[in-house]
Amino acid sequence: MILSSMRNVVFGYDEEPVIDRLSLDIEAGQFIGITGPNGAAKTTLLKLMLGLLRPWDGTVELNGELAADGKLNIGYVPQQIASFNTGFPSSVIELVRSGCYGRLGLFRRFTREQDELVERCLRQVEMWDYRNRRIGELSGGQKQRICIARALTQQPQVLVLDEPTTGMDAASRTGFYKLMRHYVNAHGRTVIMVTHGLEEAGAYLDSVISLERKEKEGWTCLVTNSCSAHFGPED
Ligand SMILES: Nc1ncnc2c1ncn2[C@@H]1O[C@H](COP(=O)(O)OP(=O)(O)OP(=O)(O)O)[C@@H](O)[C@H]1O
Repeated sequence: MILSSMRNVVFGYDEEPVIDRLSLDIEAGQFIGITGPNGAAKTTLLKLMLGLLRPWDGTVELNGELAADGKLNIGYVPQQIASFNTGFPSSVIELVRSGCYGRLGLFRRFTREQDELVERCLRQVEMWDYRNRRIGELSGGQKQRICIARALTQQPQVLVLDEPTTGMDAASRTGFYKLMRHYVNAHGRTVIMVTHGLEEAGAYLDSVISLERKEKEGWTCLVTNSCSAHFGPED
């Protein structure tokens, strides 16, 4: 099943486009990497896919609907979100519970179902045993897992992570990729991750979208495995 489909998408922030006539299909139920050097428009591509940016031209569809209509439930963990300082005044479980606030009723009480959901999300990222720790006491990798647990409380169909392993050591990065692989396999959900570390992450991914610069031709986009994409007008 195609989850996201971009056709002839053009987008820029100023006068020049940073994405120029990109067409791309993404399959549901996969662990997908987006890679490329700094400034290759990886984050921009993510935001277009999510409907957070509107293309100048072309179309972006999610689950067969225009992305800007916002019908798909997406968990988005932006870049550097896990950089809480050591004095961050919250415990792990409080932060993850705050992901449910939008769903609380008039009296803002947690139901047993919500408590169970929070526990499930913390277990999914293997952080349940840390639930009473202060956020500031955690390592970078642990903070990232907590941010993901918080996003999972929305039970998203798609989890989108922008450079989630920044600041993690090699063992934590591998542990993180395994965890996400298991999440995709066990729940049939889609995870899209911007990463610089393809040599490490590649073994865990189903598909890779590589944004690369070609001499004279500007940016180009290569997609390996089951995704397909190209720059340039549709045939
Ligand atoms: N809000 C903005 N306003 C103006 N230009 C922007 C904005 N955001 C990004 N850009 C420019 O668009 C281009 C693509 O940026 P983007 O952040 O998508 O790249 P990236 O591949 O995610 O980079 P990085 O790996 O450094 O995070 C860059 O040239 C960047 O300077």
